[in-house]
This record gives sequence, C-alpha cells and structure tokens, in this order.
Amino acid sequence: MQRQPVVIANWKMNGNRQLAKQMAEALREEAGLLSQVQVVVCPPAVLLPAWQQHVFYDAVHLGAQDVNEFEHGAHTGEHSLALLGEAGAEYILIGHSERRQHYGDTDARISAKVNAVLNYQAQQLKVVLCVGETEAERETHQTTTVVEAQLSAALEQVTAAQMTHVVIAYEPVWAIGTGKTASPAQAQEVHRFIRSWLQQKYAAADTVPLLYGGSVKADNAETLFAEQDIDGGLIGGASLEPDAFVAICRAAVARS
Ligand SMILES: O=C[C@H](O)COP(=O)(O)O
Repeated sequence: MQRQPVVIANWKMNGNRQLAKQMAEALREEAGLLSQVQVVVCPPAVLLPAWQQHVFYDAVHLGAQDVNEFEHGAHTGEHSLALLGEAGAEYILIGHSERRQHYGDTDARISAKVNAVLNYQAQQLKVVLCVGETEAERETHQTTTVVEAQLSAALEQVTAAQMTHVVIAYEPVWAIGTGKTASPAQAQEVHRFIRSWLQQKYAAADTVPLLYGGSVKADNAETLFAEQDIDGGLIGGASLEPDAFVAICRAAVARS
C-alpha cells in the first residue's frame, strides 16, 4: 500500500513571525518536494495568520496544536474549531503527551476533542492523534497495552469513514525532546502493532498515515522513514530550523 508521506512541524510554544517567514521561504524553494510530501506546520495559534499570509499560494498546510472540545463559550484562553479553521488550520493535533501530562487531557477529553473535529460540519478538518508510552511503561513491557488503551479510548466513537480524516502519531514520551530517538526497529514494531489494531477495527486502515515523533533529526529521518509502517514524522525541535526541517521533508520523499 503506497501512502503519501506526511511531515508535521509542531513548533510547541516556540517561534515567531520572523521564523514563519524564513521557514515559508525555505519551503517555497522546494516546490517540487511539496508535491510529493504532505507538509503541515503547527505553529502557536497566534502565528497562524502570519503563516496564512506566507503559504496562501503554496502547498504547505497549517495545523493547530490543540483545540477546545466545546463549540464556543466561557472557556478563557482556549480556541474553538471555528477560530482555528478561520485562521487556516486544516489539521488539529490531539492528545500530545505534553497536554496529557500537564494540561488535563484525559482519555475522555481527548475522545471529546477527536469527535468534535470529525463531526465539525462547517469545514472538513483532520485529526492528528498522538499516542505513546513513558519510559517506565516501556521498561515494564507495557508499551502496546498503553498504546492500545489510548487508541481505543480516543477512537471509540470514530467510524471507518471518519478514519480517512485521521493521522496517528506514535511518540514515545521518553524520546520527546531528549535526543533519545527510538531505533527504527523499535518504532516500526509499535507502528506495525498500531496498523494491525486499525486493521482489526477498520477496513480502510491501510490508508491511515502513521507518523513517528521523538527526536527526529535530519540525520536519522531517512532510516526511520525507511520502515514499512512509518509514513513520516511529527517533528518538534528540528522543525524550528528551516534547513533541518527541509532535510527531513526530503527524507520522507525518499521513502515514496
Ligand atoms: O510533537 C513533536 C514531538 O513531541 C517531538 O518533539 P522533538 O522532535 O523535539 O523530540
């Protein structure tokens, strides 16, 4: 099954308008590349309009790092789907481990957010669901149990038809921002597990892009993306460096 590679930049709480301009220029010089890989940039929400200006005519897609599960109302500091969509977001990251650990994203809340995005009528948006185990969970051989529980909870109410709007990112928590990348074999093993889990639950599971995240850099991307079930990456630190990010996008194209 040939899936188009996907590379997503997650700027987290970093970057500024100047970096948006530099990154958009670096990507614009790679027009050929952008037709072969789906490139998505998730800046802090306030930078979406700046990105929108730069990428309006380009094949770079925008995403948000989170969303509130409610439509609107008294939710100080939060962003609704309508606001994010209007600002240009087509993809919404949900369940990133930093939000699970520090910002109250329980399984129930993650499921509510996933359903809110997939049932949003005004615009067709995509979910990027993040799953992954902690170091202690890996050391006690609970990786697949934890990943399965996260998938089951988040996708409980999602139909096979809706799965065409879902991307899954496997991000081992111990590899995020630590420089400790999962080996290609370790990552592939979990991706294979996720793929089989999806196959059992959904007929069209082969079309769901599975991305690896966790200290992906220009020098390790190609070996990770060479694995059968790794369709691209969710990139944190290296997505703040235009040259490194472009090199990672190139490595994803080498896969296709
Ligand atoms: O969303 C991105 C991931 O958390 C990976 O971050 P990282 O590339 O800095 O390890």
